[in-house]
Amino acid sequence: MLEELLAAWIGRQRWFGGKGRPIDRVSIDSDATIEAGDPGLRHLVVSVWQDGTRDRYQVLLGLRSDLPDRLKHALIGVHGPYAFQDGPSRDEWYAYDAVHDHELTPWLLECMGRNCDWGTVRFRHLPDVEIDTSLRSLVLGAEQSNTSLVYGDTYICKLFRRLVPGVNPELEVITALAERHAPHIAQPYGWVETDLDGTPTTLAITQEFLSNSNDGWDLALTSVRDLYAMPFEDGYGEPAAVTAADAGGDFAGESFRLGCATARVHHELAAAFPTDVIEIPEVKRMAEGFRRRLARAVAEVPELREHVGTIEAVYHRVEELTAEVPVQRVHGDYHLGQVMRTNTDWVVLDFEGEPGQPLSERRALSSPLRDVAGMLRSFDYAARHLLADRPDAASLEPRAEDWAARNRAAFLDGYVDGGGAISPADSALLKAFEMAKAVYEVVYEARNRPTWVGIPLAAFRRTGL
Ligand SMILES: Nc1ncnc2c1ncn2[C@@H]1O[C@H](COP(=O)(O)OP(=O)(O)O)[C@@H](O)[C@H]1O
Ligand SMILES: O=P(O)(O)O[C@H]1O[C@H](CO)[C@@H](O[C@H]2O[C@H](CO)[C@@H](O)[C@H](O)[C@H]2O)[C@H](O)[C@H]1O
Repeated sequence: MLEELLAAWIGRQRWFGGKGRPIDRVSIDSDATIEAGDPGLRHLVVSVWQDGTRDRYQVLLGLRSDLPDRLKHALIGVHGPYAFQDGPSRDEWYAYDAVHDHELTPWLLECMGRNCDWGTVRFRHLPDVEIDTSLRSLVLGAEQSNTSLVYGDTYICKLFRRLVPGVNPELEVITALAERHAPHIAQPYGWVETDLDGTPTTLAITQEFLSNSNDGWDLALTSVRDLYAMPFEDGYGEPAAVTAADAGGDFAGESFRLGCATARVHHELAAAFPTDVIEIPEVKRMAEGFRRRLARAVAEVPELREHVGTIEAVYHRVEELTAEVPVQRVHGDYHLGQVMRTNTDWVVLDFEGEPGQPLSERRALSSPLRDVAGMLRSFDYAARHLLADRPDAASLEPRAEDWAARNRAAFLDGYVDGGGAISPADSALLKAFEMAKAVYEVVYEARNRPTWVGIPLAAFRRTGL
């Protein structure tokens, strides 16, 4: 039975979120035929039942009477008799993960281009865009919780694997910004949706693929690497006073431009979506929210406990704020891995908010300082990540400090230059957001990359982060 094949296969997939817990069963919630042929393509929404819990995933199911070698790695299993409506019928089909089949994946573009409805699955394109359906796809190497297909060097189609009911904030934001012809975003082309529990739910988004570009994290690390490679002595055997400004790969110009781009994106978000202000009594209550998250984090990662005093002191200053706080839609999980440097510009990706948070929280209005704080933390990460495992880490510490300080300052200068508002009165809130982000990172690293947990933890040991 197909359900049994899926149950044996899904637990081994990189994007499967319930690893480590046995799968009791898989059931098929919806099954839409997109192409009735050989190869054939079906879209499935499946429920995975584990220990009384249920999670939903989407699967693009390919069916072939004969499976070529290039698709063997994608095999789900041998499917019994199946007859496509108005299509081929066979006693035995090879069922496989169709994202890897470049003969089938053009159907996704084709259907978006034609605004098709197949069963409960709706394919849509944005008004005034032409979709080139002739391009061949490849699955992007860095497959994580989603699967991204790159078509030629033109489109990237991100398929959300684990489904939660609701419109994905990324789709909501980039379509609204594209409508305004906002700069610094990747042009959206189309999307796929269905209804889950009666709620329109995003299944996939297709947008411009930024070819010939690098993400900010890789670029920043190149700069840090260059700084750390500079000799400790000058040509006369004297200690060399190396600063981040001297490094050939100085990043401060890019950090400044990234700050400008960030301010511009915030400006566009404020124009495209409603804005509000948090009045003073509510501002005081923001500290309670920070504290609740801290308490949950300490319960999960006990190493945080020794830093609670430092963190609380920063949160306490939020209670003393005397000005209301403007709020708007923000990125929500802003860091160097979410920005790409193209030949001409910085582009911001992934307006999805923090993974793992409920949709309502990811869409909630917040202070743009939260994004600013996220990026400031990222400069700290970039500087410190390369210190791990180095025997000379202690002697490089001043360079790390200097690199982070230089790029953080350049980013802030760029943000203000680009029209972003940061007043001296904002410093307490900015620090609190930085603390809150570092607390989030400790939990994120403890769960996902335990060897990295020292990076955010070290932030609490330095005064003022
Ligand atoms: N529009 C795009 N153009 C080029 N590369 C992209 C684009 N969108 C994403 N990527 C690449 O895919 C990586 C992961 O994308 P992302 O959407 O941020 O996935 P995740 O949500 O899993 O972090 C990015 O770091 C980037 O390298
Ligand atoms: O990109 P995602 O939406 O999946 O964000 C999550 O993963 C990020 C790591 O990939 C994590 O970011 C943290 O590590 C980055 C370096 O890998 C660093 O640049 C960020 O500053 C740091 O927060 C992010 O927090 C998490 O939500």
